[in-house]
Amino acid sequence: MPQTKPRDVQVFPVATDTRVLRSRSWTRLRFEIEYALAKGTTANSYLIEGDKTALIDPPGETFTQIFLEALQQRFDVKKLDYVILGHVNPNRAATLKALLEIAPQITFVCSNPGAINLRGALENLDLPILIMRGEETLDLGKGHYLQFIPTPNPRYADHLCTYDPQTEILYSDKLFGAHVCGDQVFDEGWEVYNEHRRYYFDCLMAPHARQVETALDKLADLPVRLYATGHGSLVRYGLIELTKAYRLWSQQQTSADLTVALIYASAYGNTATLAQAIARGITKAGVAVESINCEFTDPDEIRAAVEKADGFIMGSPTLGGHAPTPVQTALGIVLSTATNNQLAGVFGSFGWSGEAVDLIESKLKDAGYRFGFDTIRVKFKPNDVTLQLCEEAGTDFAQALKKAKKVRSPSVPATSVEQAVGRIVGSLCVVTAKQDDISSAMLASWVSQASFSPPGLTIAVAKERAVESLTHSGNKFVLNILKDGNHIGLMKHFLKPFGPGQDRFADVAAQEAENGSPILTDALAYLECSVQNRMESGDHWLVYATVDNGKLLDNNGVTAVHHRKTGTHY
Ligand SMILES: Cc1cc2nc3c(=O)[nH]c(=O)nc-3n(C[C@H](O)[C@H](O)[C@H](O)COP(=O)(O)O)c2cc1C
Repeated sequence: MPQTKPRDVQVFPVATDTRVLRSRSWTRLRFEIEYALAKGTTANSYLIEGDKTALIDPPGETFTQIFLEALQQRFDVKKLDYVILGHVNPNRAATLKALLEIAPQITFVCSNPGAINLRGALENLDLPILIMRGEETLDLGKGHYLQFIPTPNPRYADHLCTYDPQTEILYSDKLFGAHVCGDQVFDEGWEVYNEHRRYYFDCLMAPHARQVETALDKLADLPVRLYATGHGSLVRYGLIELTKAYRLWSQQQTSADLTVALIYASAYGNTATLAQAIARGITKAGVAVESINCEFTDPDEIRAAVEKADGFIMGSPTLGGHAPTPVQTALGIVLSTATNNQLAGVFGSFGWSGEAVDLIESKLKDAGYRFGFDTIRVKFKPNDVTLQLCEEAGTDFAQALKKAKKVRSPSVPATSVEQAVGRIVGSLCVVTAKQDDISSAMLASWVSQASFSPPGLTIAVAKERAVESLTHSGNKFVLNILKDGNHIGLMKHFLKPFGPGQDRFADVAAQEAENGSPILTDALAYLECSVQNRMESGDHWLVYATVDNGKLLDNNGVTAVHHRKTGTHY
């Protein structure tokens, strides 16, 4: 079982004078939406040995010791000249301090915002730092004449890519990564990573797609043969396809009809984690997010984003009984800029009193804005349950916007083609899923057997469904096939709107399947399933799952079948 493997560091040569050191965590790292696929991750560092040596992106503190051991075995760390940082994560401070103890001569290399963060993280204002603004280069000798490309975004304002023309490697840090842990250093057979790479993009990149497009433009002219990513397998075989996909996925965001400005600040990362989950919920419903960390964003930019958005959501921690000053400034901008037909939302993490969220909520309510979800208050760090609530609140917000914008068109009779498509019938079923503390369900009729051996089926899940997040490869669920005659009650129950985080199984007769998901006791039959893979099919995911177990609960019943007038509705 991979989950029980201990953390380790995998070292591998990747090009002339160049090695990767992959610090591997096999289990889910943190309660952050980007790790929800629970496939572990790798923190990739790189060592380039020219006449001078450079270490790129050493890992966080849980790896400090084993990383340094792995490094020492291959290289005399005392001779290290440079440490290059694609972004500065305070979590790396322990490793950086340990490196400095062994090699006090190290010069750091990072972007200008990175230098500010680094001096703070290492509590040393005199740290030798080479600041890379875009024009500067660093010659390590032996042809490793490094170039640097600042690629900032609201989440990583200090993000910096490094390019080595000698090896044609782009050290892309957060760009092009995936949170998946394994033995594969490169991405041969890269299509197996499609789902992870897409999910990683959706969580980390989609909320700042505009900045991703700018980064892609800046990188477009470099002849690159390998993306040396910060996480997951290195991108060699699927490089062209992934680059094209990043362009396409970003364009889908920047050209969306509706946009939400998601404005927040976060001193310790908790409010930022909530923001990411809300953003994920919005983008999965097909509405774009312009993510704004107001600590690093100029007031004019905030104003412009609010002006062009269809809705805005504000998030803040409470510090010393107040909202941080950048949030107060942003609130002033919002109040003077947003019109009353823009939808509003408020969220934040707090410790004990939570005045910041109360203040923002009351000011927005007094100003007459309508809210797209009930204000979200989370004590300290979010967990799985609060993240699910945030994601569902984001989706509700997006759906409310879509509903408000929908121009009521006179009802047009269904075309002959639509009526014909409507003659495809499916069994009425309820998909139920429970993983740890989170659960969800959905009524499904686009269900079909797909294989005999192994027994398998497909279910089409709309991208914006809450249960979608529980139907990734490796996830388990139960397909409850409803019985003709008693299906109406269950159908009505699962069709009604549920609030964010609301328990869909309250007042429903259910028992637990072997895979942990609820079996509806009034169903005709049930199947316990494991998701094998899924295919993007327009506005749905087509989920292919194999059947592990199942039972007919009523020998005499027949399957409830859903007859439709047109193929444009379920
Ligand atoms: C210096 C400091 C002051 C704080 N003051 C308050 C406070 O007055 N009221 C409160 O509810 N929480 C307070 N907290 C707790 C934070 O709001 C809480 O840690 C929150 O998760 C921080 O969110 P963030 O990670 O997004 O910055 C304080 C925390 C610190 C470190």
